[in-house]
Formats: sequence, structure tokens, C-alpha cells
Amino acid sequence: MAGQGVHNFSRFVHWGRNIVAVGRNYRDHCAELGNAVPTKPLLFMKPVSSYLEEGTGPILIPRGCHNFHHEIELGVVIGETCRDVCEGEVLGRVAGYALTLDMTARDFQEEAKKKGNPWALAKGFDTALPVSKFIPKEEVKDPSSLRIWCKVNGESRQDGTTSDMVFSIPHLISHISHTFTLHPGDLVLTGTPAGVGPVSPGDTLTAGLGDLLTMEFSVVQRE
Ligand SMILES: O=C(O)/C=C/C(=O)CC(=O)C(=O)O
Ligand SMILES: [Mg+2]
Repeated sequence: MAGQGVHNFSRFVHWGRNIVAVGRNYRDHCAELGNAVPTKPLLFMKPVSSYLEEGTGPILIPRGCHNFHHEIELGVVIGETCRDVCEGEVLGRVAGYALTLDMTARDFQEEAKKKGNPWALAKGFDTALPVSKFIPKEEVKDPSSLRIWCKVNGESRQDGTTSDMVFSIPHLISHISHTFTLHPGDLVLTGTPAGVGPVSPGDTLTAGLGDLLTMEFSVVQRE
């Protein structure tokens, strides 16, 4: 496995930065949840308090959640300010990448969707954003062609490739930057491929990004 240059995430990505997440960015995931493929990126935010660095503790199922899902995603870490950037400039402003999980309280999200409410509780609880080590961009030959996979207790659940994104990384970051500025250290989650599904207390999630790294998290109920 490559990845000699990976580093502790918080050494490079400072807490207190924006976390922008993209939803419905893989056709197969749109289909599995019965959603139309969007015609422009669907964006939401996760709070910085949702970060969970690998090795610092378990993923906590939020109180009252009865349908808790994994979503494996490629995370893009911004290296230079992005404000009104064109697509051609984007990759030059990226610092690197991380493997992330957009943990989702699906029942909270369903309730919010029915009422037309935001997804903050469904996507923003403590530990809703497990992250791998940080991978400098020099380690990643082609971010538009990376395998991302996730297993639960050793059983394959998600196995996709970033080449299947509806909107590319340059398109997503350019699009975001025309509405709000992204700063160094901000993280963009790029959406999940098909295979999202439930996890329970006692489960172990393992996930991988190409031949760059793997990560592992356990799951417990928040008391
Ligand atoms: O619309 C839904 O039911 C669910 C959408 C998501 O959770 C979107 C994502 O976070 C994603 O596609 O990665
Ligand atoms: Mg997601």
C-alpha cells in the first residue's frame, strides 16, 4: 500500500473550518434512495464538532436514532482560498484528500425531508464525520479515479469509484466558490456511491481509498 506521506488529519487541517457536503452526487445512490439526479450540486454543511479523527474514539449513534447509516465519501481539503474560481484553477488550490464517512441518522433525515426542514440533526451530531489521515495531493495521481469502499464487520457494503461522480471535484468547488469563499483547511465531502445501509452498536466499519490508505472505526450507542 502507498501512502507513506499521510499525516494526522488535525496536524494539517485545523479545527474551526467550514465543512461543505455534497449530496446525491452518484446516480446509483440517487436510485437506491428514490431521488432524482440533481441538475446542480446539492449542498449542506456539517459542524466542525462532528469531526472524529481515526484512533480518537468510536462513532456515537445519536440518542433517539433507530436507523443509522454509513456513507463513504472522498474528502477534498482546500489549500488556497477559493473565491469565484474557475474549474481549471481548482485542483491547483487543493491541499490534499482524506477518506471520510458522512454518518447519517436516516430516520432523522426522513422526518426532516417530510417537513421540508434542514438536515442539521441528521448529519451534524457529534462524531458524524469520521476522517482518515490527511493525504497530501502529491500522493494522489488522479482524484477523479479513486476506488472508495466500506465494509461492516468485514462484509462489503459500498464499493465505488470517484469516476462515477455526477459533478466533478473541479465543478463542485468552482460552483461552491461562486456563492461562498472556501478557505485553507476547509473540507468538501463529495457524496457517496450506492450501498448505504444500517450500522448498530458493536459494529466495526472498515474503509479504504484506492491503494492509499484504510481506516477503521467502531460504533457505540451514545449514552
Ligand atoms: O435525499 C436523501 O434521502 C438522502 C440524501 C443524502 O443523504 C445525500 C448524501 O449525503 C450523499 O449523497 O452523500
Ligand atoms: Mg453524504
